[in-house]
Amino acid sequence: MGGFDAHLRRILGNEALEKVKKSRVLLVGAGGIGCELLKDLILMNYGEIHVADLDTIDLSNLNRQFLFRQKDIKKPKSLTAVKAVESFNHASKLVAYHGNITDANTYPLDWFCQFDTIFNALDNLEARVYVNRMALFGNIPLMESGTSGLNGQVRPILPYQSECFECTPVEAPKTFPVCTIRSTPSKPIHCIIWAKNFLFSQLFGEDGEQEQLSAADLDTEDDAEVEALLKESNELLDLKRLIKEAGETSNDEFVFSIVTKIFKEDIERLLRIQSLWKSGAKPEPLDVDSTRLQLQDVSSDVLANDQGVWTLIESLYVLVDSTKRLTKRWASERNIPFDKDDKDTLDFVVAASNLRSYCFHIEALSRFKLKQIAGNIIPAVATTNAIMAGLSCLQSINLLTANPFTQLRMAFDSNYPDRFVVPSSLSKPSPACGACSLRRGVLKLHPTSTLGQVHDAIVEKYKFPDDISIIAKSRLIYDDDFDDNLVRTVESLGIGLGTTLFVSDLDDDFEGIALYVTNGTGEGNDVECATDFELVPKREPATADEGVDDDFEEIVDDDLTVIEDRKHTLDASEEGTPKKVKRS
Ligand SMILES: Nc1ncnc2c1ncn2[C@@H]1O[C@H](COP(=O)(O)OP(=O)(O)OP(=O)(O)O)[C@@H](O)[C@H]1O
Ligand SMILES: [Zn+2]
Repeated sequence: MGGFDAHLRRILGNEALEKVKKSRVLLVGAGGIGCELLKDLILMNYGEIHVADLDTIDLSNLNRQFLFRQKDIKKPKSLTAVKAVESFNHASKLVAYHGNITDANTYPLDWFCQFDTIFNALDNLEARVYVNRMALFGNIPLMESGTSGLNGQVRPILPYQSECFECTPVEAPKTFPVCTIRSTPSKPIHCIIWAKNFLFSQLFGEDGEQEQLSAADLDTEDDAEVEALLKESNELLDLKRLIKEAGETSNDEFVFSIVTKIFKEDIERLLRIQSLWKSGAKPEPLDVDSTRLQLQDVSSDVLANDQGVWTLIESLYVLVDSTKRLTKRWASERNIPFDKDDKDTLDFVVAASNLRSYCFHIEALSRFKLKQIAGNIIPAVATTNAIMAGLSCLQSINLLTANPFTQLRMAFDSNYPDRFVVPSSLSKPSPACGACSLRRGVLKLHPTSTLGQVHDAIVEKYKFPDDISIIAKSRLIYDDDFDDNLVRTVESLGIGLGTTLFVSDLDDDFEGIALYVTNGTGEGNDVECATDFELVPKREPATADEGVDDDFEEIVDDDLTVIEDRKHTLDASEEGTPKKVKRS
């Protein structure tokens, strides 16, 4: 028996603890949040904890995935995590799976359905969406969590009762107008995007893949600016030719032709467009001749300087050096993608970005800092993972109460200095949600069942009007005017384990339904609709925001306020709306 029983009994009470001990839960992901969650779930005495992860352990995981050690590198995360907690003197039964959770053959819906609760500790959108759909099909509560640096959130999902993972749109990555990037940068990020997405890919990307800009792409009404930018692009194609011709030679001249065009002539051209510089400082073209003369004073040690900010001359030195390295490589590789861990590509982007920053009077950055931005690296913070995992686990207790919808709380990181997380009541599902506005269920069939049997079973079980349409794999396989398939077996129609059938009535009186196909268990060809629910009459077309209850809880719950200065409790009006950002 585990050693935590007495404490837990005092905290949770007899009834809740007994339920926890009987619960079988799935933990998806044994990374940063997953390791924390596994420990928490064990400390809570969950009866069975099944852990799935597709990955093996990397050196870079060790700083925060505390169940892993150096000797574990290259071993599967799930198996290693389960082994690591053996010494915890726990009572939970632990099962590990090394595999991809989205593999329907290995982990079909039936497999998901054995669990009382699913805990997500994932790092990507695709897997999160997949598990969300499985939770909807199986009507299984899902504790979704995610962190990004110091930000984090926990979102309990009660299928069809509360917002699902897909009810709120995922935040689109930040974008900038082309003219800001190309003509009037004002921040380091503008120069980094220019160096990485424009200059680098134009020069070292695949031949013929170069961006052909049209006036419409440029987001500016200024004719002179459009003309300048189009000319700049055409000339860049000429520079690409220089790189091709230079090939294996170590001649510096072609590099200075590139530098002169990009950091002198293009900027002089922009300066001639008066309208761009009415407000704000004018850029300064690079004095290539004089800076070139100073290059001899630069030591090659600069190439090893990761943390310091390179001077203008040092940046030019690294640009010349990395351009020569990349040009040599291009002769054989013919396409060099930017990779933050490829030193040649990183050096080029850091040097080019910083040189542009110097020309536009913008702060230059160290290679270390710039690598994080260019590589979209947000450092994972062990504490944030621990807090969010803890909240996810604590909140899961509310699933065992009589009315989880009112008891459960989401948790979001807060913008306030004296409070780390804020809670929020669950919102109702969005009627516009493509995932949960459809009722979802399980359809059990055999390869030899006919589509006619499927049709009859669905109409009978869900009391559909006779006129329905059935779509599988984006193909209409049945409707009133197209009944040829009724006599065919599902196997011959390509319907099998993991296929989703979308069913709707032709009069559009009811919301459509989605049925996940699993293998039938009974004798013969029987088709069984295994999930009970009633059809929902069609609602008025909804907007994306409709149904999302923004009336967040104004009072801070004790169990969610992890770091709170109680002497300075925020007034509800000060609190603002918790962020509803999904991370991928
Ligand atoms: N489809 C999937 N099936 C199973 N496990 C998955 C799937 N997708 C992602 N995972 C796992 O989810 C975990 C997420 O953990 P985490 O965010 O800490 O990522 P990481 O890869 O360990 O670290 P980082 O990305 O920060 O280097 C990873 O261990 C990853 O292997
Ligand atoms: Zn939804």
